[in-house]
Amino acid sequence: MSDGQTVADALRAAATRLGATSPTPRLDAELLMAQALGVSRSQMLLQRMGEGAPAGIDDLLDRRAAHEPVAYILGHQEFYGREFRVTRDTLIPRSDSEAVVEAALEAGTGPGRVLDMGTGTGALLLTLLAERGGEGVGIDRSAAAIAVAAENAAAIGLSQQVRLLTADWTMPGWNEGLGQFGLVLCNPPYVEADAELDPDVRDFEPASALFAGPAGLDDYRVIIPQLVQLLLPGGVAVLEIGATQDAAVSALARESGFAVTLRRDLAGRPRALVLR
Ligand SMILES: C[S@@+](CC[C@H](N)C(=O)[O-])C[C@H]1O[C@@H](n2cnc3c(N)ncnc32)[C@H](O)[C@@H]1O
Repeated sequence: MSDGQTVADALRAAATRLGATSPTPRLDAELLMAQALGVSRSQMLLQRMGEGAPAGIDDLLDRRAAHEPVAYILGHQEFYGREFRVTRDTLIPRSDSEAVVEAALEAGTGPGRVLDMGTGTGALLLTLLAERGGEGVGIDRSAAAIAVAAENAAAIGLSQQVRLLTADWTMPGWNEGLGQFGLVLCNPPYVEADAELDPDVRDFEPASALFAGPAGLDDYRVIIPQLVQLLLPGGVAVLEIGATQDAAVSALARESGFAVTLRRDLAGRPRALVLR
């Protein structure tokens, strides 16, 4: 605790410090300060401003200044209005991916089971089931990610509605015994192998959740032909895509016999494809 310093002073100093590495220094400083105080951000802003900087804040700021994402420091990230536990084994759910959930909710495939391929924290599957009911299966090749998804399912009260399995869609027979689904969601790795990423992403998020060959299309090439057998007649798949991948992924989907609709995110960028 710094002598004579209020939380407001400490916040200003922290935001200045993070200005060099973070695009959102004030927000990051508030979240980390609240974590160090053991209160919510709004409680801190309303009630704790007279206190000094809390013990432990310097360690948290050091981590953020070294580009570690706030979500990994806090251990959670909000997605579609719910908190999801995240670890270095899981991609941090992005607000961009809410377009996948929106598209799936609008697709209206009824109560048929849902499959989420590459579930990570379970954010897409668990949000969809929390919003519309039903049951689902989430798979990921990372057993550590599946363990995090199971924690999230329990926290949201959906453990009985989901099966979470370690499986790799590049392995023959990975879906044996899983049956068919009314809806398949997938936010696969889609970053080009030589893409220049922000250090927050490049140095901290799992490479296996990001990269998919020279054009970022390797996983779509494997997944899309499999959808033909994974979907029930009349079923729908919603795939997240990179902002420049609309034409290439749509072409792959048409080759497999699907009709394709593009979904844009709130900023107007291509973000998801709906395959029927
Ligand atoms: C882009 S992340 C998406 C995570 C989560 N669905 C989300 O939207 O936040 C891709 C996920 O696919 C998983 N994955 C990558 N290759 C896979 C494969 N061959 N089989 C199964 N899962 C895979 C990664 O471990 C990672 O969790």
